[in-house]
Amino acid sequence: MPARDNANQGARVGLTSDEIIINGGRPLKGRIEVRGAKNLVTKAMVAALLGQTPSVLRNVPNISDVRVVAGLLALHGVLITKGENADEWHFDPSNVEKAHKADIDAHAGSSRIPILFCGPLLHRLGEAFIPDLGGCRIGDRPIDFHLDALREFGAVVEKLPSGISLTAPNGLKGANIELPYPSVGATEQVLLTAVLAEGQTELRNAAIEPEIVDLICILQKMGAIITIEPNRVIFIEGVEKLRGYDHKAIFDRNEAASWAAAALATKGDIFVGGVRQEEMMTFLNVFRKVGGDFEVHDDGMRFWHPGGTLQPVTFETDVHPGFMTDWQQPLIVALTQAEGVSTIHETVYEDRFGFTDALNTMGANIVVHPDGLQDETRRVKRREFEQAAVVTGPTPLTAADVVVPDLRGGFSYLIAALIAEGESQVSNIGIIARGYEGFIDKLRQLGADFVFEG
Ligand SMILES: CC(=O)N[C@H]1[C@@H](OP(=O)(O)OP(=O)(O)OC[C@H]2O[C@@H](n3ccc(=O)[nH]c3=O)[C@H](O)[C@@H]2O)O[C@H](CO)[C@@H](O)[C@@H]1O
Ligand SMILES: C=C(OP(=O)(O)O)C(=O)O
Repeated sequence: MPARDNANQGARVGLTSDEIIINGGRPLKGRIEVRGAKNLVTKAMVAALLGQTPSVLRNVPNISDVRVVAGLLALHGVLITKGENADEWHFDPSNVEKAHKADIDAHAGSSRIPILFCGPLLHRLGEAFIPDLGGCRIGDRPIDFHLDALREFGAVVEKLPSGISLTAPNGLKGANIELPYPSVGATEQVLLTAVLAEGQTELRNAAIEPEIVDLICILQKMGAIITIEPNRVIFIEGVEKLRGYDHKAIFDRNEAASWAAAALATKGDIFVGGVRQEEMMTFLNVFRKVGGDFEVHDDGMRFWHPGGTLQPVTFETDVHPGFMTDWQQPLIVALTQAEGVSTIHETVYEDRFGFTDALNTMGANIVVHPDGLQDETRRVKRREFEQAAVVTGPTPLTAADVVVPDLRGGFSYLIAALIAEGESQVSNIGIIARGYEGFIDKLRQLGADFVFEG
C-alpha cells in the first residue's frame, strides 16, 4: 500500500478516470435507484442464445460486465439492439449458426460468464471454445463442477493453454448430477444445458439464489420445464426447442446491501429504489442487529442510521438463504464503527478478506484468521478452507491512498473514504464499474464530497 503523498494533499487536478478523491465526513442522504442484478442479467443474456426467436430483457444495468457479455454475444453473431428505454435490450440470435467460426477470438475480460456459454453453444453449434475467465480474484475459483457436469451430459472437454474446447459428438443427454457444493455458476451451467438436452435431468445440492430462480423464470418463459423441489433438488425435463423471452430482471440485492451499509457507516439515510424486502431478509436481520433501521416501501427501501451506538455482530457468509458473501465487505466498514468485537466467518471463498489490509492502514482494527476460528454458536457447517475476520471497534478512520482490489472490496473502500477524516484517493475504481451502475453519479446525488475528473 503506497503511503499517502502529503505533497499532494489537497491536489485536485490530474486524476485519471480510474481515480477519485473523497473528502470524508459527510453522511450520504437522498434517493438512488438500483437496476437489474449483475448476477442475473449477464446469465439472462446467455440464455437468449437458447431461443429460436429474439429475447427482450428490461432493467439492464449499465455496468461493464454487461458490456463484456454483450461483446461475446456479438462475436457469436447475436444482434443486440436497444429498446425505447436505455435499460431495455433486445437479443436476436437468429444469425448464430451463420456467424460461427471455429477460431473465434473471444476474451473473457473482467467476467466469469463465458463459462456459461458452454451448453447453449454446444446445443446450437455442436462445439464451443471458452476463453480463460475473469471475475474477482478472491480464491482459486475452479470450474471443476462445471466441467464434470458437462461431461455427464455427454460433452467432451479439452483444456487448451488459451481456454477450453468442447464438443458433443453424440449430442447432450439429460443426467443425474449432484454438486459437491451448491455452486451458483455450476447450477446455472446445468440449467442452461439441461433445458435442451434429450431426456430428464435431476440436479441435487443445487444453489437456489434469487437470481437462479429468476433465471428459471426466464427459461420457463422460453418453453423449458423446470421444477424446484425441496432440499436443493431441481428437476428439468428437456424440450426440443425454446423461444425468446420478455423479462424484467430482478433487482441487484448486492448493490442494495452495499448502499444500505454506506448509509449506516456514514450515519446517513438512503432510499434505494427498486429493492424488495424478500430477497434482502437475511441481510436485514444483521443490519438491524448492528443498529441500522429500515422501512419497506412499494417502490424500494429506506436504510438509515437512527443515532446511538452501533452494536458488534457475529455472522457467517453462506449460500442462499444464508448471508451472501458479497455483502460482508461493505458491512465490515460499518462494523469498524460498532462498539465491541464483531466476527465474520467467510465460508464461501478461500480468500476474501484481502481488502481489510487497506482498512487497517486507515485505522481499522481487523485481524484476519486465515484458517478460520472455532465458534460454538455458528449455524453454517465448517468448511475446509474458511477464514474469519475479527473487527474491533469503534476506530476512527483517517484518509489514505488505496487501490481497489476487487468489486466488493472496492465499494468498501469508497465507504471507508466517505467516513475517514481527510482526503482519500481511491484508485483502480474501474473494477467497481463491473457491478455498480453509475456509482459516481449516485455518490453525487447522495451529497458525497469528492473530486472525479473522468
Ligand atoms: C457472476 C456471479 O453470479 N457471481 C456470483 C457467483 O459466483 P460463482 O458462480 O463463481 O460462485 P460459486 O457459487 O460457483 O462458488 C462458490 C464456491 O464454490 C467453489 N466452486 C465453484 C465452482 C466449481 O466448479 N468448483 C468450485 O470449487 C468456488 O471456488 C467457491 O468456493 O456466486 C457467488 C456466491 O454467491 C457470488 O459471490 C458471485 O457474485
Ligand atoms: C464475486 C463477484 O462477482 P464475480 O463472480 O462476477 O467475480 C461479486 O459480484 O462480488
